[in-house]
Amino acid sequence: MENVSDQELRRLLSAKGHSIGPITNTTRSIYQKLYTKLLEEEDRAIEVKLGSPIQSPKPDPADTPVLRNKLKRSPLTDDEKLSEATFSVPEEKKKKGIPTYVAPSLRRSTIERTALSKKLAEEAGETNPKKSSLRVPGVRVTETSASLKTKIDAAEKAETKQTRGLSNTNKLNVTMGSTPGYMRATSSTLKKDSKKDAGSKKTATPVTKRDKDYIPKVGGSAIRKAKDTPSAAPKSKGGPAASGKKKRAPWDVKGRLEDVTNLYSALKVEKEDMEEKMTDLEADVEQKTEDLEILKIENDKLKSDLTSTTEQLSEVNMKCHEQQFKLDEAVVERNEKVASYERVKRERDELEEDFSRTKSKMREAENRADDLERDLRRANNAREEVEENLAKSKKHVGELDDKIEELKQDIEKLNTTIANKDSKICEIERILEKERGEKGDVHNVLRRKEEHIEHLDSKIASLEKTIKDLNETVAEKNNKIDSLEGNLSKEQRNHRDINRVLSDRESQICDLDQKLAVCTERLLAGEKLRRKLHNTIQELKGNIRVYCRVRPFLSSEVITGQPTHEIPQMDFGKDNSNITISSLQGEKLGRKGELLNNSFNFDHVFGPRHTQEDTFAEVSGLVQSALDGYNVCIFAYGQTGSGKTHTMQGPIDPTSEYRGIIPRAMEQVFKTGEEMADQGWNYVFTASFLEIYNENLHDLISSSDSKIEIKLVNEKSREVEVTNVKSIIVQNCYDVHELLLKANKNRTVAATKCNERSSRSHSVFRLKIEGKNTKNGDTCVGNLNLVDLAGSERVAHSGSTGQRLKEAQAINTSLSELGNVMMALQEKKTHIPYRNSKLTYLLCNSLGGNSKTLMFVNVSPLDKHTNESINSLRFASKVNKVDLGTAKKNK
Ligand SMILES: Nc1ncnc2c1ncn2[C@@H]1O[C@H](COP(=O)(O)OP(=O)(O)OP(=O)(O)O)[C@@H](O)[C@H]1O
Repeated sequence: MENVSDQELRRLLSAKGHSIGPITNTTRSIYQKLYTKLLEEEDRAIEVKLGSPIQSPKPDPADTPVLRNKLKRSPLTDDEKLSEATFSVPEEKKKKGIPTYVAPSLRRSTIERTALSKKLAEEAGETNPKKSSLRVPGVRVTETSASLKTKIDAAEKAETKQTRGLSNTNKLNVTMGSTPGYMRATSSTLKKDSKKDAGSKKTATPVTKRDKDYIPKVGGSAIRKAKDTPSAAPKSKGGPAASGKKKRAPWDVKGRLEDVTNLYSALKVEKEDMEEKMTDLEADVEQKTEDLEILKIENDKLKSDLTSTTEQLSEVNMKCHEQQFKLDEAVVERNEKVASYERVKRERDELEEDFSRTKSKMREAENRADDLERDLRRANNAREEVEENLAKSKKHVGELDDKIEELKQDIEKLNTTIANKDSKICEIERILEKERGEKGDVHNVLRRKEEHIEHLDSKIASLEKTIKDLNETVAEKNNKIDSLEGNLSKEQRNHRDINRVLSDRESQICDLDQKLAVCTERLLAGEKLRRKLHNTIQELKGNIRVYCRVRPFLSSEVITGQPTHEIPQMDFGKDNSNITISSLQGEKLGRKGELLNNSFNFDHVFGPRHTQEDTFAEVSGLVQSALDGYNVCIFAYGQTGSGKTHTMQGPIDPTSEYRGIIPRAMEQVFKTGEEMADQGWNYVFTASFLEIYNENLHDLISSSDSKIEIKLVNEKSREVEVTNVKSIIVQNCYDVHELLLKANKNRTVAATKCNERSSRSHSVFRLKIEGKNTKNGDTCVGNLNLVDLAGSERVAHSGSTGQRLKEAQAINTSLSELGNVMMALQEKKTHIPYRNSKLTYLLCNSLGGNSKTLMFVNVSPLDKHTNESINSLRFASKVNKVDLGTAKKNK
């Protein structure tokens, strides 16, 4: 349907009786759907009627069910039916590109078919009357060649009889003019029928023709003429009565009788034909009724289709509304975006304005800077001017000095003049005295002279004052210049000193840097050497070491007054490497047993007096090894209550002097990490805490229920990965304290007869140490495993039953597997059964090969535990014999 143009779609739907509105993008698909649906229904109708499915689903828009139903009524031969099933594409449709199928006979309209059949019938009649029974597809031809033949034969017979009658005497006096009324009536009826049939599109039937040919068939010539020359048949129209060709003599009774007989037989044939026609008409009516039914059904279907299409249309309308709504929203959004764009633009403009303002301010500042520079230049010029003025002033002072000298000379001159004048005055006074009274004006002159002298005196005084002031100013300026010059030279001296000191310092720094580089190199080399030596010492001590630790009596275990540190049945050697434990052997009812001394040697034996600090001092070397990139495993083995947890963990309080190996080891790693930072080492410490209970792993620092599994990551290095376990990066002792508190809460503890809070599980504290040296690029990865094993006592002794018994069995199994691994390592077997228990599998890379292992065998001081203690010590001494080979550093 995609190829159908809008115009074509409109035309096709209109052909189906649908009036359609404007075709838009939205409505086009609906119209196309509607049209496709109509075509599908028509196909179905065709399939039903033809009784076989149509191969191609493409319908012909020109085809209609009504037309097909009409066509179906036509009796078809087998060949025609075959041709009906043949599909072809008409040329005009091919040109238009409309995909369709064509059933030509089905599509041919009734009119076309009738016209065709008429033509064929006429052709057949003209060329060969005997072929008038030729069947045209879809055309009902009522006369067959057999019936025509019968009629012709009958006519010939009648002619023969007529001829015979003519030779005989006229027995019957029948004239054509006296043809009975019914005969005439029949003849006229036939004529009417003939006319009617000729007007009808279905009336190319030989019935009319036959009527035309037979009714006038009174004489054999007429019949022969009809038979031999069919074109002559219309000439006999109207029959013998109308044509008046042959008139029998009134005496020709026989002839008349024959005519009547012929007429009778012709009427009989006609009657049969009429009956046949009637039957056809009835069938036609029936078919029409059926068509009407089908049309009604189709009408109903179309109505329902119309309803569904209307619904679809309303849905489409709804969708259109929705789309419109969305469009509106989009428009609003777009407007908002435009507004925001405008806002952003405005802001941008404002920013640009700000920017330009800032730029102009910058320019102003630059201008100001230029001004200041200019001012500075001016100031310098002014300074130079001042200096020049100063020089000028000095010069002026010199000039003034000269003037003062001149004035002094003038004064002296004036004084001499005054003296002269005085003498003159005296003379004049004498003269005046002489002439006093004579000349009064002389007094005035004198007074004026005196006034002039006074004036000159005041002038001299003011000049002297000015000179004095100028002298003072010059002196002041000179002082200032002197002090400034002094300061300047002082500053210059200082500057020179500072420069000297600075260059000294720089050369010193250079020297120090060189020395520092040498020192750092030496330090790194020394650190490497230290590690190597440390490792050598550790190797010399043995990569698997066993320490024995006997705890003191607890206050609840001693009888008042008894010392807690004295254990009668035990003896500790002087070199802290031996323990002898005496036990009674063969003691039975009524018979005293023998006292046997069981002596054991270990790498170190800690007695009841040894403190936690003493114990850790012997362990810290291994902790350092872990920091240096080795796998280290320290585990505590012993019966319940022997002091394993005390040794490994101790009280949770981080300040307690009884804190155990875990907190102390962590303190050491953090401290060393800080110290090593100076040498370029950066460490990351990642901790996890696991528990193995009844051969199941539990995370002690996470409440997650996810199943924890051990996976072997590297077969060669036996590196294992524990899935679904929480790892926390710890940076200080506070982090570790939090972690231990959490783990302590989660740890599975159960009361047994042996110990009030006996741990029935193994706990494994793991610390991964990753180090990287930023100075030389060295890296190292170490693992520190600190394991507190569950009680090793025999099940029978614990008196456990049920769940407790199961727990004890799981513990015993895992511990015996630990023993088996140790034994296999000792015997240097190719297969070490690490996987036999969760404990050995988890610790597989810390037991043997690339690892350093330390086992604490914890022993109870109680006499009643002697046998269990001896068992533990035996197991430990077996382990002590194991040679793990040389440990390798992880990089
Ligand atoms: N060296 C010691 N000095 C003083 N007290 C100790 C020493 N060793 C153990 N204790 C005390 O003995 C008791 C039992 O010790 P601990 O709980 O460590 O035994 P355990 O072997 O870990 O037992 P369990 O197998 O049930 O965990 C504790 O109260 C602990 O404080």
